[in-house]
Amino acid sequence: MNPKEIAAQQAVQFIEEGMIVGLGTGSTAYWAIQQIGQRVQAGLHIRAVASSQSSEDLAKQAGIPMVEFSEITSIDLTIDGADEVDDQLNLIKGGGGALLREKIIAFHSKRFIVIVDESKRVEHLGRFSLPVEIVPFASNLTINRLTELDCKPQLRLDNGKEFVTDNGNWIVDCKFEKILLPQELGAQIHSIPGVVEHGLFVQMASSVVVGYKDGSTKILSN
Ligand SMILES: O=C(CO)[C@H](O)[C@H](O)COP(=O)(O)O
Repeated sequence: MNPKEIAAQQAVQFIEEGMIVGLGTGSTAYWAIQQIGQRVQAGLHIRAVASSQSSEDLAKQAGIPMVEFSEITSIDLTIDGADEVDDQLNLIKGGGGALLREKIIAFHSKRFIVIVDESKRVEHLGRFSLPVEIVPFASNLTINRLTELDCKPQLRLDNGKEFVTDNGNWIVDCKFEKILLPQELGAQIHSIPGVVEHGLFVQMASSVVVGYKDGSTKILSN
């Protein structure tokens, strides 16, 4: 069985009747959405919010009832993937370009469960380039300032054109050597006007479900 699917299968067991559920984005979150859909078909009553247009489309196809953000005040449980997870359960997210909506949803969630396969575990964040969402206006100036933080920034392209997020912004993928102080780095990135959000999720995950190739899972909690 696919380790992403196994991790998702374990995480969806935490969903209870009546919950408002946050849906992540990406190839691991895909499995969670499919399995939540199956539980809904089997009689579970929940309502969901999605972190991207693509996940909302998948959720609707899976028969999951969606709710407007204007109708809720908090989210009971969110399940989402990640690009990297360190030993303190800090994350890099945004490989799929949905980091802003993902962070908003995670922030307002009572529980934020991250699902990954074993390849995402790292000692220190930074092997994966850190996605940073920026506004297109004066983007070269914003990108120059990111360079000053000792990273190699690369504007994300899609078929030769700027990749555009669901929010109409662009993504810069910033390659750092090693991210030893993610909280501090996040604050420095945030201080640059033009930056909308970055993909460092520091101390946000309630737990991480890791799926392994041998079919086992491990739950990591702080
Ligand atoms: O942050 C994300 C999207 O913005 C994803 O959760 C992250 O990129 C992991 O994706 P995948 O499960 O496909 O490896």
